[in-house]
Amino acid sequence: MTREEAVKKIIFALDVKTFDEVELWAERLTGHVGMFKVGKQLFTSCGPEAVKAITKRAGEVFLDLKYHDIPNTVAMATLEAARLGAKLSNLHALGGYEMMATTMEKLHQEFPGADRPQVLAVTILTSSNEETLRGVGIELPVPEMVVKLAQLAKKAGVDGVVASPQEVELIRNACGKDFLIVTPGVRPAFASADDQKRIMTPSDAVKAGADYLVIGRPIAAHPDPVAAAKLIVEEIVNG
Ligand SMILES: O=C(O)c1cc(=O)[nH]c(=O)n1[C@@H]1O[C@H](COP(=O)(O)O)[C@@H](O)[C@H]1O
Repeated sequence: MTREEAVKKIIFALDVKTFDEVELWAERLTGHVGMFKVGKQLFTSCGPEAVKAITKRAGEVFLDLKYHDIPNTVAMATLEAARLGAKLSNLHALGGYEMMATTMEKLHQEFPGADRPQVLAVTILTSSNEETLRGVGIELPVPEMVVKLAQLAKKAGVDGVVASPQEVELIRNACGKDFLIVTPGVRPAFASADDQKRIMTPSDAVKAGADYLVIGRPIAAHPDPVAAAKLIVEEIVNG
């Protein structure tokens, strides 16, 4: 894999709260990561302007608001994310088949072209383990639950899933090569696990078949964030 291909795989989690920080990180990391993820913290503090600030700099955005609501509400929110210019947005697969299928149907109606914005279904969060699932009444083992949700998302026409790198191979086998797999819970050897429970290194995640890796704190909390991003790219290329 070339350096350019490895850079394109990295989505930087822009988990910050001000426009100044958005500008700072966009300036620092453009060319070292392929996309910026705007999540709940930044969107709650700065709103859609945060997405516009990045797209104005020609950066691509994954709008990570993990919608989970009645089908019409999720479909309408996803349309707004797409109109805003987000290349990727997401919803919770646990919202069910109708919620996902309705969303994809509306998206196809408004964006009939092949290059339409894409939607990912979050399976089981990378901060969850068996104990977390038991606590909310889910008795299936994590990998089985993840594959079940990925297959449901695929059947509903969703473009791909967000899952731990540990489940990539299982999802790939169950859902095929064209199904997007985006993996947070990525931790290079130099970083701490933080609140992530199902983790893997960047090169192992790519080797397993992940299309994109979402990485935040291993870059953001490093004393030299650009060096951290370069190390991750190097690890992927060498892996
Ligand atoms: O949808 C996500 O992006 C997501 C899903 C998931 O299962 N786990 C997960 O960590 N994320 C997001 O991915 C990012 C991971 O950040 P770091 O743990 O700092 O690398 C955070 O912004 C999370 O909100």
